Amino acid sequence: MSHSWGYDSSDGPATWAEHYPVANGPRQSPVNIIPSQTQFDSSLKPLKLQYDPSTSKDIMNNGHTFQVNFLDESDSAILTGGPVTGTYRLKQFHFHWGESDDKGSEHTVDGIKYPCELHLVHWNTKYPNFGEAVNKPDGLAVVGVFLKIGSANPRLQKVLDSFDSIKAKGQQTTFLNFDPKNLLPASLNFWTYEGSLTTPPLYESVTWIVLKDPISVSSAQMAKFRSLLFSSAGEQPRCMCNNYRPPQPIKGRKVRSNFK
Ligand SMILES: CCCCCCc1ccc(S(N)(=O)=O)cc1
Ligand SMILES: [Zn+2]
Repeated sequence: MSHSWGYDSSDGPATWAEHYPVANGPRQSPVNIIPSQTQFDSSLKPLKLQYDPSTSKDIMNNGHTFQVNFLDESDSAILTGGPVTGTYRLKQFHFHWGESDDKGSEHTVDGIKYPCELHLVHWNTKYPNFGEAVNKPDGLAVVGVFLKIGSANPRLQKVLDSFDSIKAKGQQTTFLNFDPKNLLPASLNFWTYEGSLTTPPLYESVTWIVLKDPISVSSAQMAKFRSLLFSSAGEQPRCMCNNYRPPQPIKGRKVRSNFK
């Protein structure tokens, strides 16, 4: 039975090493990205994201975040190029956010926190399935997208409209024909480094691909994220927010960019 963890002082990031000692490992995520210390790598290929929108399945509240799950039995929503070799299949996307607009992202840039960060989770098809890939050093590729406060983002609307049906932990509902490409900024300029899952079990299995440009979200839309609950129906309601791990030590790792 996997140990229960959360984001409070009693079960949050500062306590995770007790049950998940890899929390103090050599390639933990997230990290603070310092652009002046990143290295342009001309050998990095353009990032290719090919998402067939018909592969979205459902949206669920898993008690830590909400996520949209995809059919991953075929190469219909894939990531190729960028820093990876081979083909990675989209499994799910989810978000991390704060209780206020001044924090919430996991990665930071020159110490700057964004109010929210989107993660598109892909697994390496050299392995038979996500469960086999999730703990391998080249098992996952996660695309991180920052959300910045600005005008309301109409492309988030379908996600926000589903929140009433997934307010509490364990609730899920059908979520068809959603194209995650619509959640990407115009530019696919990225930073990349070798890291980990940012939640337990914190496996060091992620090639991180963090997009430089944010997408917009309004303050009112962020307030809707905070209407979700960590708690199950019938329990004392606990606001789902501050579900982010702070930056971890870089431990000598190089962060590369595909742009100057
Ligand atoms: C044995 C099952 C492990 C499921 C791990 C699921 C997971 C996927 C992505 C991320 S994140 N925030 O690094 O993108 C965290 C956790
Ligand atoms: Zn995440």
